[in-house]
Amino acid sequence: MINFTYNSNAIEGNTLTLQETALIIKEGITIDKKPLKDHLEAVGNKDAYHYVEELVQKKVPLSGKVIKDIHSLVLMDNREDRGVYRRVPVTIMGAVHTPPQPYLLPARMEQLILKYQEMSLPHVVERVSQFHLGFEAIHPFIDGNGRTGRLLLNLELMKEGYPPINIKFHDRKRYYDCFTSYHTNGEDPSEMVSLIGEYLEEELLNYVEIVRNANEISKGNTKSDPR
Ligand SMILES: Nc1ncnc2c1ncn2[C@@H]1O[C@H](COP(=O)(O)OP(=O)(O)OP(=O)(O)O)[C@@H](O)[C@H]1O
Repeated sequence: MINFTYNSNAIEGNTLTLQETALIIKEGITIDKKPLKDHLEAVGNKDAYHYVEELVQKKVPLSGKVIKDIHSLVLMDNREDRGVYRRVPVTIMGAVHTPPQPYLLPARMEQLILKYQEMSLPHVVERVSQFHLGFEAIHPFIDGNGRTGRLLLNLELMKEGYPPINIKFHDRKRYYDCFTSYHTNGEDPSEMVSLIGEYLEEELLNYVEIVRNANEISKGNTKSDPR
């Protein structure tokens, strides 16, 4: 959760390091000379992550309410805009795509959710990739679309029994290129599918390694890495 919070917030310009994020979240310590906004974003993301875990446990289906509730926690530093669709047009910096006008948002979000629920694509990675691209294309909120979108991605992966993924700050150029590729290649999601698939594979291999080491330890073979 700390790693995810650090990376997801750093992608959006938060200046906290991984260690600073851990101090704020685990110890409740403030960091000298770092903006209050950065602290609130760390705490907001942590709260939203825990909420996502609750939704996973209860297997709550994706809905407009769930999306707004997650956004409301993410945007803890902005009372006015928390959990409400934007009332003004927005652009995405460096993007070829322009998100829809505000009056279209309720209908476009309803369509997105319905399309996702009825999607017949065989693998969850394909389904969540399509949803993530569609959600970010709509950009329903004035702020927090990137952070909320990555939490929704993990919500859906975890509900299907997969571990959450952690798109890294240092990989942000490739992540952004996936959106550009989608919008310039007739909404072809394959770049995003590859990115999310690779991240998921990395997480699954980590889990396999942990289980293997635990087995070794239980067999009394303490030479293995005791992680
Ligand atoms: N070309 C693109 N087309 C659509 N979405 C994109 C594109 N490039 C990036 N994105 C998505 O938009 C997010 C950033 O958009 P923006 O800077 O408007 O975010 P925001 O609404 O301020 O969200 P946050 O506060 O989480 O940064 C990225 O993290 C990514 O998910």
